[in-house]
Amino acid sequence: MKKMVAPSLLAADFSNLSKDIEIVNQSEADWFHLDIMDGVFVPNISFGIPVVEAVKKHAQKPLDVHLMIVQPEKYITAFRDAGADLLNVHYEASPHLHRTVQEIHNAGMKAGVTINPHTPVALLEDIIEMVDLVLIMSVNPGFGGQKFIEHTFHRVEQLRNLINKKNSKALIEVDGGVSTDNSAQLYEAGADVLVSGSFIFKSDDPVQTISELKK
Ligand SMILES: O=C(CO)[C@H](O)[C@H](O)COP(=O)(O)O
Repeated sequence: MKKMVAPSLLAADFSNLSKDIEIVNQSEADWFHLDIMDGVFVPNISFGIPVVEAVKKHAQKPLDVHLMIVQPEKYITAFRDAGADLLNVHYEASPHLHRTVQEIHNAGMKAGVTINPHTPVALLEDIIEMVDLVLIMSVNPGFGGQKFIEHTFHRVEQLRNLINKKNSKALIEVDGGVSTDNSAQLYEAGADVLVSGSFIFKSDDPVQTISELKK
């Protein structure tokens, strides 16, 4: 497994975002994770395209953008132009997922598919060879600072088995309630990338916390 970390800016200080971006730049983090919420697909609104553009100006690492929005296919080129390197769309919001993944690739980005905690991993069987990443939500999406759902370990193992069976190159990413209480077990179950927000940005030393999450 790769043991990558993608700090979620949802937990950053929005009144001083460039300071937290610099912390991630200086750390061992691999990507920036940006959570886009529309108040329809999830019961919360976060930030949108202008903030992604602003982050891109300062970020020295790839932008992993997680769209928690309805009709994500409408905004593929807009997020590409804003600076997304990897675009994650929800399985549950994408009735034409195969086409949407193709369009993300055609726009020049890596394509990720995200599944909510109740969505069976097996539903990815016919798309897994096409995608660059699967994001398993380990909380119900919409808010930072929630409790990690323990059943996630089993879901990561199921996904690892599916990826191996299909000879897919997809990375496994996990998001929600991630901390050093579960990071080692997640990597052991087969995760490649861990997203973490509150645990990093509410800690006394975020750079050190990021290093600890990679162990
Ligand atoms: O996608 C998200 C919420 O929908 C956040 O990225 C996720 O919850 C990370 O926050 P935390 O580490 O604080 O749980």
